[in-house]
Amino acid sequence: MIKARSIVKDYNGFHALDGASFERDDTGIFGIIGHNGAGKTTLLKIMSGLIAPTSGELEIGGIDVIKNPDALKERLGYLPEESRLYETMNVKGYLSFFGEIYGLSPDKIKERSDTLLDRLNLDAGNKKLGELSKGMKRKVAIARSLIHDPSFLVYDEPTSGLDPMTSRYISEFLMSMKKENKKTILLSAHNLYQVEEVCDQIMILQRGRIVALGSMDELRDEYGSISYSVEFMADDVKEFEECMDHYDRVGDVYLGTVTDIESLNMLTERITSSGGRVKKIESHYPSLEDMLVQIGD
Ligand SMILES: Nc1ncnc2c1ncn2[C@@H]1O[C@H](COP(=O)(O)OP(=O)(O)OP(=O)(O)O)[C@@H](O)[C@H]1O
Repeated sequence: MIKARSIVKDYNGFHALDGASFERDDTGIFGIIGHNGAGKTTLLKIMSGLIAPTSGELEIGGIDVIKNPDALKERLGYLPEESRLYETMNVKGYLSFFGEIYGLSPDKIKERSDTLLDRLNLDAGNKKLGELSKGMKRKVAIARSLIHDPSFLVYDEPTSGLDPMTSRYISEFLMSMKKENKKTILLSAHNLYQVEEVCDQIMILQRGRIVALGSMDELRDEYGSISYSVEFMADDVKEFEECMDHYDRVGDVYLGTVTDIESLNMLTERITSSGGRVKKIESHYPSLEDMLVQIGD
């Protein structure tokens, strides 16, 4: 269970977090989104025990993270927004170095490194970290965060700046870890499509405050409304234009939008009764991007 109560973080009087309170089961993938400067990194660092809040209470899996941040370390895999890797080390040397810090035996380090590099599809040979591509470096940082097999992962922008293929690979990797290893994953991302796809729960932060929290379905219920687009042909659109929120014409075809099912039924009935023809109806669910735009910054 994650329990956060009235978390405030001030930087010289500026509220980076302004009383964040929430409770969640510590299972699944939990995404934190919000505009630049909303407080995502600050919240992730507090939840990792890396910085202390100015005030508030935080308990993760029975650990009081504020009073006893060190108790979380063994269970925590933290991926910062930008990881500084030791440029002159090779991948295996780097993972061994961190494995030793966590007190793993050489055999265990080898087993964990081999598994992780295989799962992440990362074969860097003997290249030095400074010679790797951005995507490979991100995978190394992810492997490092997992070397001690932690159960609680905090990932700040795991796929930022990566190409779509590598991002997709990492998304799938996160989903498989959740499923197979029952890990709890907390992540922040600007890639809203990725958040929609992988996260079970989503928090929207706005200027240090939580403005929404729930599953994608719950957020849609609260912030979005479904809309329907109707592609049709008709001789005289004036007869039913009041049924639509708006419409456009492209050649012989009209594209009308309505936002409730009654209007949709009325529109299709009037199109057909006036001799027109409905070609296609599509429903559109609001995306996280639509919601963020609606919430504003
Ligand atoms: N060490 C610091 N000293 C002063 N202000 C800080 C510090 N760290 C963060 N802030 C401020 O706190 C606010 C929240 O920053 P934070 O990095 O948590 O936002 P974010 O949502 O992660 O942003 P981004 O999406 O751009 O990474 C910002 O206004 C930032 O300037």
